[in-house]
Amino acid sequence: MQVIQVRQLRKVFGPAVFGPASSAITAVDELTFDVVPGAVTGFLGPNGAGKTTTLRMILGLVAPTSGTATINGKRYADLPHPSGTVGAVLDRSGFHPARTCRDHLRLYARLGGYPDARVAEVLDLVGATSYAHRQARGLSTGMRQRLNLATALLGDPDVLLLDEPSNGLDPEGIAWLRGFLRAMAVKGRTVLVSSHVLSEAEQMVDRVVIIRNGRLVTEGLIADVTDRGSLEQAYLALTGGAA
Ligand SMILES: Nc1ncnc2c1ncn2[C@@H]1O[C@H](COP(=O)(O)OP(=O)(O)OP(=O)(O)O)[C@@H](O)[C@H]1O
Repeated sequence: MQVIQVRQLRKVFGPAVFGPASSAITAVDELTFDVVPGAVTGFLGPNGAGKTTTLRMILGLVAPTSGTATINGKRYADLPHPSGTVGAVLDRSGFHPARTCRDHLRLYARLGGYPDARVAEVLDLVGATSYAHRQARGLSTGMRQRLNLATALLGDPDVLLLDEPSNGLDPEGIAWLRGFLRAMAVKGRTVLVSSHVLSEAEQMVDRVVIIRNGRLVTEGLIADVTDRGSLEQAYLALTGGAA
């Protein structure tokens, strides 16, 4: 079963009401790809390629200009239990500065209808138990990343969508993330991770969907796409040398 299906997805921003028509930006352009369960899929492309806009359309946060994005055959808004189906980390700023990690998670557990006991479980899953008592304002970027991930995991979702999850992580954190995502995939979960750092993504993913200027460049198993070279070499060859 193809859990995430993106079909001819397109997003044009603008033009501004009084601006010239040329100010319209085509962020995503006739994009079609699948994300399958049991694998970590890297959603790759340079800055401004349209990765975040695509993830936001999959999550129903941005309305497509045309095309569809579905999860288990349904648009996100039509899923019966959205937070129990999809866990997403899109930005890193959703914390009240004075709230502790544990209280932040308790609040989101309550909002999602999950038992309080789930808070300790997700703290443990992401390795954040030791700083659960600390206020969000004092957390490092890597600690915030883990807390975001813990929040996304509250509903034990089958699908994980993570936008640049290795941003701000130290090498130890990146190694941990790699192991964590791998374990999720082994359990049959569907994992889509965006990144513009190809060397890092290469270590972390089984499949890739590469986009540029909002359009699909290629998708497939990383071994097939790279054909024994590095992902960076394959990417440069596929995009005519423009990274
Ligand atoms: N709300 C918006 N209004 C206008 N343009 C936007 C908006 N959101 C994104 N864009 C534009 O759409 C294009 C794609 O942006 P997007 O953030 O999806 O790229 P990205 O691949 O996630 O980039 P990065 O790796 O830098 O995060 C860019 O040209 C961006 O400026």
